[in-house]
Amino acid sequence: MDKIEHIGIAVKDLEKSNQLFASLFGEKHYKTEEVLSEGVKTSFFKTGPNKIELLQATNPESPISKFIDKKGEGIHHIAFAVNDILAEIKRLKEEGFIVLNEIPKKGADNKLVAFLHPKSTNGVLIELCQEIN
Ligand SMILES: CC[C@@H](C(=O)O)C(=O)SCCNC(=O)CCNC(=O)[C@H](O)C(C)(C)COP(=O)(O)OP(=O)(O)OC[C@H]1O[C@@H](n2cnc3c(N)ncnc32)[C@H](O)[C@@H]1OP(=O)(O)O
Ligand SMILES: [Co+2]
Repeated sequence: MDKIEHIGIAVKDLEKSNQLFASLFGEKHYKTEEVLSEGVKTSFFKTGPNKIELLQATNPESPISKFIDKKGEGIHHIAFAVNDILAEIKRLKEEGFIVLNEIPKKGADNKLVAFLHPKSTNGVLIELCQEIN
């Protein structure tokens, strides 16, 4: 597993949060993208070498809706860059982690993604991200 690729933050209102985080970072988001399979609209910010992903739910079944209903807005997941997502999934399964999708799916920002259940990672939802060439 490589560097932190992004930190995902669940928000109720993407437009308002875009303004809030632009004030915080002193720079606007550089892209927005809807990911239908996850029921989310996202926006991305750069802060130095780091990347922050804001996520707003687009339907009540979205993981972001459920998360906000239970825990409120806030840090939703930490994503790590990997070179070979299939090899990482295999390794992590063998280590006993619960992989939520063994077949990587298309995420935002040109990535293949897979998730580890927070039950198996001390309550933190982990995303693996492989750049699509
Ligand atoms: C934009 C695409 C992509 C990218 O490219 O970056 C993304 O980031 S998409 C992000 C949204 N997608 C996902 O989160 C997919 C993976 N998540 C899931 O499959 C589910 O959310 C889940 C983790 C399996 C939970 O789903 P479910 O069991 O249906 O929800 P519950 O509400 O019943 O929660 C069960 C249990 O888990 C706790 N939980 C849920 N989400 C989180 C979280 N993000 N961090 C920590 N804990 C979480 C929840 O509180 C429940 O705990 P208990 O109440 O103690 O049982
Ligand atoms: Co993410």
